[in-house]
Amino acid sequence: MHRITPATVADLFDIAATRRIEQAAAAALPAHTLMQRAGLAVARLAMSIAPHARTIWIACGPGNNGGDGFEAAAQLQHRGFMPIVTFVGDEHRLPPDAKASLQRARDASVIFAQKPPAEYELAIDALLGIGSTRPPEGVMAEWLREMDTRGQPVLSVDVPSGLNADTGVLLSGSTGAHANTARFCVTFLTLKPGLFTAHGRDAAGTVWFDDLGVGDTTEPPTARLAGAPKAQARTHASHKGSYGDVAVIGGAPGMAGAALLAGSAALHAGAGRVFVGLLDPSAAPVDTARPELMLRDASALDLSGMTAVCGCGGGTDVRSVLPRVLATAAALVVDADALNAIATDSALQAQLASRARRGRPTVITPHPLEAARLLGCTAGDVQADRLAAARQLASRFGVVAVLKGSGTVIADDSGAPTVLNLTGNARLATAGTGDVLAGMIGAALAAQQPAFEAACEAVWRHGHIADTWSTNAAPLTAGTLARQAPF
Ligand SMILES: NC(=O)C1=CN([C@@H]2O[C@H](COP(=O)(O)OP(=O)(O)OC[C@H]3O[C@@H](n4cnc5c(N)ncnc54)[C@H](OP(=O)(O)O)[C@@H]3O)[C@@H](O)[C@H]2O)[C@@H](O)CC1
Ligand SMILES: Nc1ncnc2c1ncn2[C@@H]1O[C@H](COP(=O)(O)OP(=O)(O)O)[C@@H](O)[C@H]1O
Ligand SMILES: [K+]
Repeated sequence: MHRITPATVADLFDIAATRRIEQAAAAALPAHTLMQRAGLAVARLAMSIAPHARTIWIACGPGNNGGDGFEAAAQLQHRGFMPIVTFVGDEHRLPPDAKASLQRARDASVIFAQKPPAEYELAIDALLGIGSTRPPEGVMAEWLREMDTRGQPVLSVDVPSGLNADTGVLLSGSTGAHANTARFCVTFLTLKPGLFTAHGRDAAGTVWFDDLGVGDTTEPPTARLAGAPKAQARTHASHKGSYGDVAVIGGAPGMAGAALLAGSAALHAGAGRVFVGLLDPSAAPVDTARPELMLRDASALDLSGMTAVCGCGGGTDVRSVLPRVLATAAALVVDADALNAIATDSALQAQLASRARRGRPTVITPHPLEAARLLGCTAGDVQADRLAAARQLASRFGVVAVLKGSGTVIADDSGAPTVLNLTGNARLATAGTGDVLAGMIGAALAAQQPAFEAACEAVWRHGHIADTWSTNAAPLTAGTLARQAPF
């Protein structure tokens, strides 16, 4: 069993693949082996989370997820703990593995109760796993609410109940677990994408993985965790030309800040030279706080040898420069208002898609609403399947698509597994942090990194700054984030 961190490199598998892996493994092992191993893993993790627990409440559901819970109860009882099991379901309709584990719990003299214990130090959620098909209701919903609000740690078995393991959508329609409840999840056989995006990160908390001794699979992964980027050493015999030029195009009247933030991020992330082409004709000719940035009129920049970062604070004015930017930029990051302009203009969409045919690297960085505009759907539709939305954007426009938000998704149209990013947190939920990300990706492209790698690495680093930001430090504004951009 090991803990998943932002540094973890691992394949992710959807429910269908997990079912196939489970079937093949179960067929090769004596009956009930997998569930016994799963239950033991739950018990071990429970003991390490709450070593001094007097009472551990285990809520068991009607399928094999409940079976894992019965098995864990038996194991905890054998080790001198006091598990109290509540069961929702029909004993006679339990699957065979779960039925056997229920018997083992009874044989171990585990206490079964109708209601959750009045006091407990840890709750184990073994209500629903990957077989969850509809929103939990009635007693099940009540117990999940109780776990959410009681303030005691919660350990989810395999998947938090009600979470779609493919998409990270909570079937209960809840907005996520109570933020003050410590959450853990031990997941079996495969890591599932839904644990790491949308509501998955809140619902699962700290994720542990146990392959139940099954080892590697030949199933193709659904997605992957790419881990931490390697530090990029710079050779002595290099100069600013070695790291490329970034040109930020944006900053319509009243919105120069967004373009300057992207420029600052590109600069701190190591771009050789950074130009900021402002769309506001009355903008000041120099940013005295960052004199390294070369401020220009957007229409005066020759982008043919540059990486353009287009759209930050672009307003509606960015529309007029987009045809030239899409046609001439050697490499391109399309963000914010540039994405909104493209969403309403089929000619610009065709131009965006044509860049791939001309071998011009392009990364788009929508948040869910911008993605929805591009796909002609709602932000809710995008959030309902973030991986699918990112892949659709990547294939429709032949670009690398970075779908931002908790568990940022990075997809391209090469057929390579989509990447889910595990850095970042709600400290980034403040205006301008997206502009900083666009600038960081721009710097990586300017340094000639392949687009997919550039996007994955910049997204990881951007989130890592927020993850390692001291709670004692000043608030993490977009400006400070830009200055922390590492290279
Ligand atoms: N077999 C093995 O060796 C191993 C199995 N493993 C474990 O098995 C888990 C998968 O087990 P599973 O397939 O039985 O599905 P599970 O998640 O328990 O739920 C299915 C049941 O719930 C019901 N149900 C669904 N939604 C509901 C709702 N809202 N409210 C109420 N009921 C609802 C559904 O009923 P139905 O939809 O048919 O009416 C069905 O009865 C997996 O996540 C892992 O923990 C691991 O230990 C590895 C080894
Ligand atoms: N709760 C969160 N968890 C992880 N990352 C977040 C969260 N909220 C925001 N972010 C990140 O912050 C950035 C916000 O970008 P965006 O929505 O474009 O903001 P803006 O337009 O103000 O710059 C994205 O990189 C996004 O992934
Ligand atoms: K569960």
